[in-house]
Amino acid sequence: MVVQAALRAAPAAARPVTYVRQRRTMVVSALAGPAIMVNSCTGKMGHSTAEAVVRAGITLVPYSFTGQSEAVAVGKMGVSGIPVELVGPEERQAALDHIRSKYPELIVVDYTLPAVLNENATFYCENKLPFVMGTTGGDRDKLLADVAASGNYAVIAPNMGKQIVAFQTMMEMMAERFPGCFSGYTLQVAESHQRTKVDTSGTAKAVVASLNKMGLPYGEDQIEKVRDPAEQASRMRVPESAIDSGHAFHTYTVASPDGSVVLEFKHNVCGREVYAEGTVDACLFLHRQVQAAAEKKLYNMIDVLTAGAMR
Ligand SMILES: NC(=O)C1=CN([C@@H]2O[C@H](COP(=O)(O)OP(=O)(O)OC[C@H]3O[C@@H](n4cnc5c(N)ncnc54)[C@H](OP(=O)(O)O)[C@@H]3O)[C@@H](O)[C@H]2O)C=CC1
Ligand SMILES: O=C(O)C1=N[C@H](C(=O)O)C[C@H](O)C1
Repeated sequence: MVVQAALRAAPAAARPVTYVRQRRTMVVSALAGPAIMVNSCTGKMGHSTAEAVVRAGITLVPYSFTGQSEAVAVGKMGVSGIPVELVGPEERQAALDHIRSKYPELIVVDYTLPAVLNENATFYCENKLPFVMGTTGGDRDKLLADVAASGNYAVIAPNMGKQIVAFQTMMEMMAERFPGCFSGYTLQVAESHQRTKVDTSGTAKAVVASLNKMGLPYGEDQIEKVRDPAEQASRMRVPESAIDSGHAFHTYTVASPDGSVVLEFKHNVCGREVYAEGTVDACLFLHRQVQAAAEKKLYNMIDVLTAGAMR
């Protein structure tokens, strides 16, 4: 991130070799096997996922689409010692054509922002690019409809962490097995994340949907978003080291009308690694589905977990 900030601050003439110049001189020879491109490596999740790709010994595509629009190529950043070229929106189509010729079994990961995920998904679908969408928020109904209409392969989930996905699955199974089991009870949900998180947690929304089926009427807009660092430390007990660098502390409290019965479901995560590792699993799963020309094309992380595809 520091590298990128320095590059961004540099005048255009001083920036590293542009993508276009590289494309003209590069000798292209296609690589077999999965290759993963992470958009955007400049973000917290993107960077952590790119590192997980390298750790897993999978080819990391040395390009990453970013949101910066002021230049054709906006610089380079290092991921585990690999220089990754940052490509701005205007050049991404040309860049993709080049990248695909070199990495025909390309899988794309999207960890960007709620405001751009629908547009990014459209771009991936138009290009028939299999993708794993970890970005939360945006218009979820449109996202699912667009992917389904395109016939493109994708894994879309608000949470890629295996253990949290297992918890989500358990809540959904409970809802199916015991619909209305909490009728008459009340629900309170608090989720705490680093203050840069703009949307309400997608994971909390998914769990609330299951709790709704258990007889707890509760709107997504009632979910309490805790973003104040002081409150995160004092009330939510988030360790200092995770307050800004990334955390997800969720508490769902279910209570009987007189308060004599209280159930508390809690999942607390510090850091990004658990999601990054799960994202790599999702990519490998999706790659297998594409290679097998699977009939089903749209998946979530419960599908990945159910397939036994998480390491
Ligand atoms: N599914 C899961 O398991 C998890 C999901 N998330 C979700 O992932 C998303 C990202 O989170 P996080 O990494 O913390 O956020 P960050 O703010 O750290 O990163 C977002 C990145 O998106 C980039 N960006 C903005 N616009 C575009 C664009 N048009 N194309 C490509 N890149 C773009 C920004 O780069 P720049 O400004 O340089 O352009 C920035 O680096 C959030 O929605 C979050 O909720 C987070 C954790 C786990
Ligand atoms: O932005 C985050 O940090 C996270 N986002 C996801 C969400 O919105 O649920 C997953 C996890 O909570 C971390």
